[in-house]
Amino acid sequence: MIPVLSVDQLRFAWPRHEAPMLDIETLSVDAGEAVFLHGPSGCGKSTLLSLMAGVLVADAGHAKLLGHDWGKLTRRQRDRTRVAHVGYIFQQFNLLSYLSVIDNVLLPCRFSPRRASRADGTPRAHAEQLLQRMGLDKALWQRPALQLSVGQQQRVAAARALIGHPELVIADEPTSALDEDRREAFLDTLMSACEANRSALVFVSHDRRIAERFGRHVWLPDINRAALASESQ
Ligand SMILES: Nc1ncnc2c1ncn2[C@@H]1O[C@H](COP(=O)(O)OP(=O)(O)OP(=O)(O)O)[C@@H](O)[C@H]1O
Repeated sequence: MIPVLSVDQLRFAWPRHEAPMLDIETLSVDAGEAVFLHGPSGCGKSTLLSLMAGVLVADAGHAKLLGHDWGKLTRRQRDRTRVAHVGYIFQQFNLLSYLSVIDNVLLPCRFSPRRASRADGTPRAHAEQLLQRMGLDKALWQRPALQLSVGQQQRVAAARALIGHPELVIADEPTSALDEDRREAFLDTLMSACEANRSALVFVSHDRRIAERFGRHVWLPDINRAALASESQ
């Protein structure tokens, strides 16, 4: 079976940086797997997530989604592939501030007929279901995203990532602004939605309490200090 995500001999350096930022021999994530990715600040976790989602392209080696090599696609093809198959909760959320909460959640279905066709019921019904499960009061749904608190925006970003059941869900420190109760409810919703749909989940966090909820842990070292990503099951 083709993994949802596979990384092979991947190297990446930011422009004007001589040494590679990332140098990963191999990493593969199957459908239904939930992976906790952790490592020291600045080691390249967010960079790796961007490579996994085709936002960035590797300098050498391969990052593949469902067997398709991101490096062989044009920027336009990458954008289309990402919206069709990947739900991405960015560290800075990347909500469109002038759009309403519900329209932000609906965006992947607007850009991808595939995401729209995979929604539970209509896209709007699925958006409403996810916002409810994320504990966002109905009174907020028509408000512009910029009027929400940081923790509320984080939950809108998660609902947008989950709508239309993408094969891969990427979450970059998605609970940093949530209190303990909200964090647990958020994780319950995110993980049960991924499990129910057999979406692969790659989750980055510095929070060790969250690590316990994941069956698979991948440690990304700072390669100035160590050579390769190691893994502890
Ligand atoms: N757009 C960019 N241009 C140049 N360098 C960048 C860019 N984005 C990140 N970097 C550099 O790449 C390195 C890794 O950054 P990245 O955000 O991937 O680390 P991280 O492990 O996610 O960090 P943290 O845990 O603090 O969020 C850092 O040294 C950072 O300065």
